[in-house]
Amino acid sequence: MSKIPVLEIFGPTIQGEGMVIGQKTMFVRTAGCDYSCSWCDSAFTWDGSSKDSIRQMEPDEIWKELKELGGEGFSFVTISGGNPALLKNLDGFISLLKAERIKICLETQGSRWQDWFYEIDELTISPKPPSSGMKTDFEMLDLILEKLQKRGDRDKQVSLKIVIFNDDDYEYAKMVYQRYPGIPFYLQVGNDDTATADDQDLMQRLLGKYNWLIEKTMVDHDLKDVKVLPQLHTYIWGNKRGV
Ligand SMILES: C[S@@+](CC[C@H](N)C(=O)[O-])C[C@H]1O[C@@H](n2cnc3c(N)ncnc32)[C@H](O)[C@@H]1O
Ligand SMILES: Nc1nc2[nH]cc(C(=O)O)c2c(=O)[nH]1
Ligand code: SF4
Ligand SMILES: [Mg+2]
Repeated sequence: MSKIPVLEIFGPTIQGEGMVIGQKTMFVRTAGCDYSCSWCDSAFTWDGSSKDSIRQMEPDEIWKELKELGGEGFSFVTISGGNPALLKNLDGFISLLKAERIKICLETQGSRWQDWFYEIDELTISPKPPSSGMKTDFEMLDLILEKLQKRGDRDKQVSLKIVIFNDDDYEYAKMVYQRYPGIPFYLQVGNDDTATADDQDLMQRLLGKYNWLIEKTMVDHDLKDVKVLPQLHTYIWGNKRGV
């Protein structure tokens, strides 16, 4: 028995962030995080507020639910959290997805290594800038990126994605960019109001922040090979959960 703590299974929807933005995908969100970012838009995975909704599930139970929701209509599954990299036993679920010929995306912050990282098709590592209140373990991040770069599997991608709320975050992102040359690099607009239900107001604010981040990056000669992205799903569904 190798049960996984699951908080949400949803989709199909679009991947709203990062290197495969727009990709049709199912989502599996695991419970638990070793961080507690001040602005976490998924704090319910670790702050105890949804602990009664956590389900301990076997890989085949998760797969069954994905098929019930998505039928034959998907080929991508994104695993997020919380921090799915806390779960050593996620390897069983990953093997199942591979056997079903599903491409696997995974979101993690780069604080833990798991050997099953080698099996992930699109691995997004999202180190946390100062505004999060977290401190990056650069030794761990070095180790993770070194291992992944050494594997040399051209079918598998890894990228860095940094959420930006202010100038300090931007400087942090530059430092990370310079430390890991050659890794596809993304800047993402930070959502500083993850509670509002006023989608129109949120979209206006986020567009303003996107504009700010674009203008800043475009005149910056240090950040050359970089992609600047919004969280696309927030433009469509605001702060709604399970989309
Ligand atoms: C909820 S986290 C889960 C995966 C993992 N714990 C991580 O942080 O990478 C998924 C992505 O959402 C981003 N994120 C969380 N809160 C956000 C916010 N308020 N605005 C923009 N992005 C946010 C994180 O930086 C991460 O890239
Ligand atoms: N549509 C959609 N795209 C996403 N990309 C990353 C997400 C996450 O919470 O990890 C996320 C999410 O929650 N929904
Ligand atoms: S690392 Fe990810 S899930 Fe954990 S608190 Fe930060 S944004 Fe939220
Ligand atoms: Mg999210």
